[in-house]
Amino acid sequence: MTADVMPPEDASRHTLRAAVLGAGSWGTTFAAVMADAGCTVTVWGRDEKTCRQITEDHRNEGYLPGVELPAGVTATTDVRAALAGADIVAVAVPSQVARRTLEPLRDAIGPSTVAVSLMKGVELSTDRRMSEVVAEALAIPQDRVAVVSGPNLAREIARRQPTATVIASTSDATAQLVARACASSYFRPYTNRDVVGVELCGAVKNVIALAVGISQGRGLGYNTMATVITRGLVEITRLGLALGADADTFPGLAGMGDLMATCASPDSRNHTLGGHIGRGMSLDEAIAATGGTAEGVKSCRSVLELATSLGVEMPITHAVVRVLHEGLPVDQLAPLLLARPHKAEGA
Ligand SMILES: NC(=O)C1=CN([C@@H]2O[C@H](COP(=O)(O)OP(=O)(O)OC[C@H]3O[C@@H](n4cnc5c(N)ncnc54)[C@H](OP(=O)(O)O)[C@@H]3O)[C@@H](O)[C@H]2O)C=CC1
Ligand SMILES: O=C(CO)COP(=O)(O)O
Repeated sequence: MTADVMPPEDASRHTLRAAVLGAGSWGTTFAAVMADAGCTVTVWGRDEKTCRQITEDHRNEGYLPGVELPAGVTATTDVRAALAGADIVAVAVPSQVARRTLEPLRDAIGPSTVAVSLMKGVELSTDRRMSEVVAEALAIPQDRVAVVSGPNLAREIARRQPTATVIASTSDATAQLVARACASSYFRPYTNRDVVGVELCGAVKNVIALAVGISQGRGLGYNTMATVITRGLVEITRLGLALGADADTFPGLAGMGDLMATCASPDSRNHTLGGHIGRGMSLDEAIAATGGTAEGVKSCRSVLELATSLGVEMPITHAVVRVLHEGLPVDQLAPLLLARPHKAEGA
């Protein structure tokens, strides 16, 4: 297979050191993005063979087949070695294991190290957003945490296809540091102070992508897809506003942008997994057939719980929970959504 070469760009622009926790598709890709932006990057992974392949062969064939990584990316199974001297630590493990991955590392984080959540989920049992989990687990203030979210399918970015993203933080300085660490000719960050909105968009679009996948797996067409995406954005917005998010976030890159990418791309694990369910697989079969982390499978329950606690109606999310976790036959999903009482579009 021919490798897609990712040569370093202007490595002289700054000398930031970054660690990435998680050697999966997004962790490895974001490490490559930061290396291309001039950072020295060490990835932590739990698999020795993957780490050796990243460091010695500049590849991660298990997660990014055919991609050549920049020489500025190395990997180790020694998490403390990865974190040593890091200005930035980016976290790209599945959301549900983030807390237990980070808690033992409190004393390994420097006093001014900035933590970046690359994750798009909501923690089960606490209903916390990932930036909250990261800050709590590492015992650092929110102003040292940033979130990266947008239309950012790893496999496209690993091939240096252009895209933009949103870096959200309550601190402008933190957001700007992270933006500097990842800006390159193919990756354009925009900063945003609306952490709540940016994170919710990233987590809930996975649930909507599951619904789109299910409908496509049932053989339904573009009208259905557009309806689910559009009404999906309405329910994301409703929940976000109830949590104090900024209305401008939802039509932006982290909102509509990511929703479109995930609901349209065959590379999306959430979309793909939904397709398997729509075609009749059980949840376990669909998880195995998809591979990788499809965050919406678990986060749909925490999102629904959050919405219920706030009195926010999220019919698509509710229907996905019922199909995935409560045994609702998949062919009942559309009738369930369509039979709801009439309402005005803006209501
Ligand atoms: N892929 C993408 O396009 C994007 C993903 N994201 C988000 O990034 C996050 C990570 O996703 P992604 O990289 O795609 O996932 P992958 O499934 O590709 O990789 C997951 C990584 O986490 C590790 N991991 C799995 N379970 C555990 C565990 N129990 N403890 C510690 N490490 C574990 C895996 O290690 P091992 O290989 O040893 O199993 C692997 O390195 C998710 O929240 C996702 O929503 C956000 C934007 C884009
Ligand atoms: O978040 C993503 C793109 O921005 C990746 O989507 P999946 O997790 O569904 O692959």
